[in-house]
Amino acid sequence: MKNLVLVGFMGTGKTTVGAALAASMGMKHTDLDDAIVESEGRSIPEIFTDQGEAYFRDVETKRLAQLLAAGHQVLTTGGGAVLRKQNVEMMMEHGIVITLYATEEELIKRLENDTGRPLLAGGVATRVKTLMAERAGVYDFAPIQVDTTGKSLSDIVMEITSQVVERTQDGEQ
Ligand SMILES: Nc1ncnc2c1ncn2[C@@H]1O[C@H](COP(=O)(O)OP(=O)(O)O)[C@@H](O)[C@H]1O
Ligand SMILES: O=C(O)C1=C[C@@H](OP(=O)(O)O)[C@@H](O)[C@H](O)C1
Ligand SMILES: [Mg+2]
Repeated sequence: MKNLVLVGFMGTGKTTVGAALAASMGMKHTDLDDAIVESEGRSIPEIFTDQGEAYFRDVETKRLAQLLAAGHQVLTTGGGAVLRKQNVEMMMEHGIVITLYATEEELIKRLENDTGRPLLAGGVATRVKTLMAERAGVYDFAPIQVDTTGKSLSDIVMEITSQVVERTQDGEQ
């Protein structure tokens, strides 16, 4: 089985769903942001403040390549990991990519009290709206697309699992 790679805008539930999906499929779960925090020894906001977004994106690409090469795991990415074409190509080559999405309203509700996402600093609702517009279409490349709005974790995991099984039976591995 290839890696299962979860992509999507901030707050769509990648990290939460990935852990539940991995547990239900008996696979290892690695979150790319967590792996970066561990190897850098600092939080995501600290990395952005100390060294800037460009530095974070370079580390993100390097760690993504290493984790994809390890294989057979559920890999949850950060919302900006698809912004580099090279990252998207690696994900498509080494994994089955699944996009999670949710309505703008739902994302604002989920993220309104968040302080761990530096790109939302200065006003969650405004930043979500601006970034969603800037990133329109960037998550559309994935063959599996799952709407998480108003759905429970177990329903989302079931929906992903059945779509992955369907694709695997169709000849993808
Ligand atoms: N299906 C869901 N319904 C309601 N809230 C959710 C759902 N999935 C995740 N959340 C909540 O949304 C927030 C962001 O989830 P997270 O897994 O960190 O998203 P991501 O990794 O995509 O940024 C968390 O507070 C999480 O508990
Ligand atoms: O969308 C983005 O650019 C980012 C999303 C975050 O991950 P989540 O999507 O898990 O919140 C994290 O990688 C960083 O704050 C940047
Ligand atoms: Mg996450």
